[in-house]
Amino acid sequence: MPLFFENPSPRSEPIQSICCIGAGYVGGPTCAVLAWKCPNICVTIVDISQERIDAWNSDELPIFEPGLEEIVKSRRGKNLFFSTDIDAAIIAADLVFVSVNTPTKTRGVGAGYAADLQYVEAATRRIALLSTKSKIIVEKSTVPCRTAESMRAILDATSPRPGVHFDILSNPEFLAEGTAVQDLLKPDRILIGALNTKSGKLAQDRLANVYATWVERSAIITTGLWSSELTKLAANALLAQRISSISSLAAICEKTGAEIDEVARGCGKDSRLGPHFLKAGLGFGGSCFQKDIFNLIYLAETFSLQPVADYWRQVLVMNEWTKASFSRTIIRHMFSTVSNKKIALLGFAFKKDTGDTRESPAISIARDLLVEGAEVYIYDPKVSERNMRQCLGAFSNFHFSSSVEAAALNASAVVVATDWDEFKPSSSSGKTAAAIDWTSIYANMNRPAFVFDGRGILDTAALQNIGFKVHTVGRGNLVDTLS
Ligand SMILES: NC(=O)c1ccc[n+]([C@@H]2O[C@H](COP(=O)([O-])OP(=O)(O)OC[C@H]3O[C@@H](n4cnc5c(N)ncnc54)[C@H](O)[C@@H]3O)[C@@H](O)[C@H]2O)c1
Ligand SMILES: O=c1ccn([C@@H]2O[C@H](COP(=O)(O)OP(=O)(O)O[C@H]3O[C@H](CO)[C@@H](O)[C@H](O)[C@H]3O)[C@@H](O)[C@H]2O)c(=O)[nH]1
Repeated sequence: MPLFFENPSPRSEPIQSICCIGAGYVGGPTCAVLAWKCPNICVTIVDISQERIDAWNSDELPIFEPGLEEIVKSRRGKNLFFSTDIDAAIIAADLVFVSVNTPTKTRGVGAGYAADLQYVEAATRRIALLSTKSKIIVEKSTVPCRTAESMRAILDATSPRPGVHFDILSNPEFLAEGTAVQDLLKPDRILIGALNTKSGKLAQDRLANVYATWVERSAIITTGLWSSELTKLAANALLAQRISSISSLAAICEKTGAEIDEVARGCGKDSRLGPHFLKAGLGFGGSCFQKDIFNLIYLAETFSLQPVADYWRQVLVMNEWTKASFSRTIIRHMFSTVSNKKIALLGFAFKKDTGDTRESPAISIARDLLVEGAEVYIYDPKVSERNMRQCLGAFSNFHFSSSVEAAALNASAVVVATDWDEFKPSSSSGKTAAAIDWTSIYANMNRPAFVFDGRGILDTAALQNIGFKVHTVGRGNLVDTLS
């Protein structure tokens, strides 16, 4: 195991200048909120993508997050800057967040499982090459356990200037998309991992002081470097495991007449279990859960912990089965053929309040239906047709709709794939916006008119009263209706 040398000239003054490498879903919101809360710190978010930086500097931000636009616009040009001049931002910074993407490798050793660390390495090399003063380097990206060791080796081997020293911290991000701003303003915890050295502890304190501007000290947890790196993977694995658990129970509900929301409520009242993350649906999507579990599986296999790897793999197996099973249910109930039938797919984002479609369950559902020859019309309030086309690739024979009504006109079925509030009955959405007029939708659909509620957000009884044949995930109600 390589030795981690003490930084011989640690510094303790407050952080004044921050560079964030990576202007994505994490770098953008995280550092915009930081700039908003710390007006005395100059924050520059840099990226290699000119298109992304231009968007951050425009009226149309590259990502949709409730509350983010106001924050960005209030600080942009004051102490918050978006730039492609990566070198200048690195040189000026006291602290650098590395917030680049860490996707699953698609080729070579560990393909399909290991994290692709090429972007982390490129950013680290750039920091080493350009730094003219000592800096704190912060792993913000989700990385395999002991990545800081590789970063240390790269920094030590490539930094050309004597007297320039780096302290590496792990500060994983726990925000969820769609609630990023709230999560950042009031995080459950801030985790800062450091080496147990004098300079490591000093660096940890300096970053903690930045967060303490708006986060209670009791929520700022300091740990060792490796624990912090692993905690990020562990938290995501545990959350995803809970969704696979509820998906498996939903499948049993569909066969037995039990209702998954009632089961979840009954279980969630147990204070040892808690009520969160028990909503059954189409399994988990998003850029993180699957990737991070693959990462954990790879880590386990690297250490020959095969039962451990198999245990976590099953969480992913269950998730894939959940999506495929929902598609099969649609086809089975529509008399085992959807060929040439118009089907409205409501929602394409992986969850509500984001335009992000990475690993969205809607992609699998759309593909399954298109393969069967259905005429799929997709509507999503925040996802562009271009984005849908990129996601569906070869399956480009879908139709883009600009409203629920247009998607459902003359359709044989409506499928709800994302839990957008605008799809919910007005009483449960908590919004004043007009709810969907299902009576009018029904009047303009083929008979029998089916609704497949993949998110369990609709009023099943009300829809059945109108005349719809309804299948809600985790309920055996269509079987009851048809029998
Ligand atoms: N998306 C989330 O909600 C979320 C939450 C917590 C943690 N994370 C983790 O944070 C990391 C970033 O995720 P994301 O969703 O923001 O990814 P993203 O793809 O949206 O953004 C990453 C950005 O980094 C840029 N980049 C890559 N290499 C670069 C380089 N050398 N120099 C400058 N810019 C470079 C890319 O162009 C891209 O814009 C990942 O490790 C992810 O697992 C994501
Ligand atoms: O009860 C639930 C909760 C979530 N989901 C689904 O699970 C997926 C993930 O949802 P969520 O965790 O809310 O969003 P993410 O933005 O993927 O956030 C997760 O992944 C991030 C990236 O690592 C972490 O920072 C967050 O803490 C972690 O919640 C989505 O498809 C949701 O629809 C359910 O089906 N049922």
